[in-house]
Amino acid sequence: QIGDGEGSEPLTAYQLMQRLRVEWATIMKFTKKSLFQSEIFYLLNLVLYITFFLLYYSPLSLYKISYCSSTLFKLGKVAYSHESYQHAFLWFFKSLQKLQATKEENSDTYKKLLLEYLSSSAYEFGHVPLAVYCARLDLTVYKGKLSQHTKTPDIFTLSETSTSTYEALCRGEELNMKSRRRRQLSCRYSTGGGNPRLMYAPVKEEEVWDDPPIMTYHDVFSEAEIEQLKNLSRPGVSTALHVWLKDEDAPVVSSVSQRLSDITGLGMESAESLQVLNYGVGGHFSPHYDTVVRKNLKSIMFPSPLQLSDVSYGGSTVFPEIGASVKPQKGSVVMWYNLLRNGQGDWRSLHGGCPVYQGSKWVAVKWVHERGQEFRRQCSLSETE
Ligand SMILES: O=C(O)CCC(=O)C(=O)O
Ligand SMILES: [Fe+2]
Repeated sequence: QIGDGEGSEPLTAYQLMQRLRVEWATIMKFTKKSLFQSEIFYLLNLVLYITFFLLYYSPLSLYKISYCSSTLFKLGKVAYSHESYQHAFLWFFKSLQKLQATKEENSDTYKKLLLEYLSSSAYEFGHVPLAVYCARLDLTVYKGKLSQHTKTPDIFTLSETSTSTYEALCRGEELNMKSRRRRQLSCRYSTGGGNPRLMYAPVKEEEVWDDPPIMTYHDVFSEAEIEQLKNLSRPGVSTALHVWLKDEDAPVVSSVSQRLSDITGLGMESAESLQVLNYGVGGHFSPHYDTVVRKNLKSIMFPSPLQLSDVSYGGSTVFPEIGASVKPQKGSVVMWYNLLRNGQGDWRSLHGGCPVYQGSKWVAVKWVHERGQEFRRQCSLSETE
């Protein structure tokens, strides 16, 4: 098992998968199940996914992991084969730096190959001068390409598309909110607007983002409750990656619904069952709109993922449109709205679950529909709110 616990460090998993791929023919002699093969490739892809984007930069130094030049080269080739040329270039560049630092003997052929890959990645990414520099080639080779590009992209800065904002947020890079605005964010003890169940045990409410509001409620669920939820979900998530728990399934599920209603002040009459998701190493949820993914467009009001585990690295929930990021914290609840008060979908609610780098991530999501909240969250006739 590569997803859980000790030894789930991605490089180990990656190498294991590489080995498996090389020795696949031998393995196939012993097994005739073709289904198994697709599962292995699925896992392989997940692991590669994190190794070539999430791991770039910060985690390497964070975990004091030192990859040797040839491993860095391999990671570059993975990115290259996925046509992710900018990432490929950065990996190859690291590999070259490492090679020069270690001054290995007989590294000339290797260095030449590395430079070819660097050149080719730069070329594919559209940075012709750098491609020429790396390959020390005649400019005429790239003439056609030169006329296509008026502006040379900065290959050392990952580009600014919405997926790369997601990636940057997942790498833990700070984005967007100015410190003055950040200082305005506050924490408080909340009684959910005078809810009798919270009067003597108010909940810790933290404002993560102001506009649109994203809230985290801390220490909402106990270890025991979390274990019960996981135990109820385990048989389901091992095959389907997610499972739905109904209030009637167990007392713990209905008390979770009750508490969510208490702290948010929203009614649960029209809410969906509790969805529990489990991600292993490399597991992630690409940026999406819940109102689109969940198909019944516009009726979903807010999701409130309960965090059922601490993930040692990775696994944050991030919002690429606004630059917000929330780390998973066991026992806490994160809440945001997918809809504006006027009932329209809020484009700022685009969000995704980052790849898990180490450990295993459990979340539970509760979708509350706008129907039934008429007296709890005021509607608006404005086009923009
Ligand atoms: O895993 C996460 O952090 C988010 C999950 C999510 O967005 C969803 O289930 O719709
Ligand atoms: Fe979602």
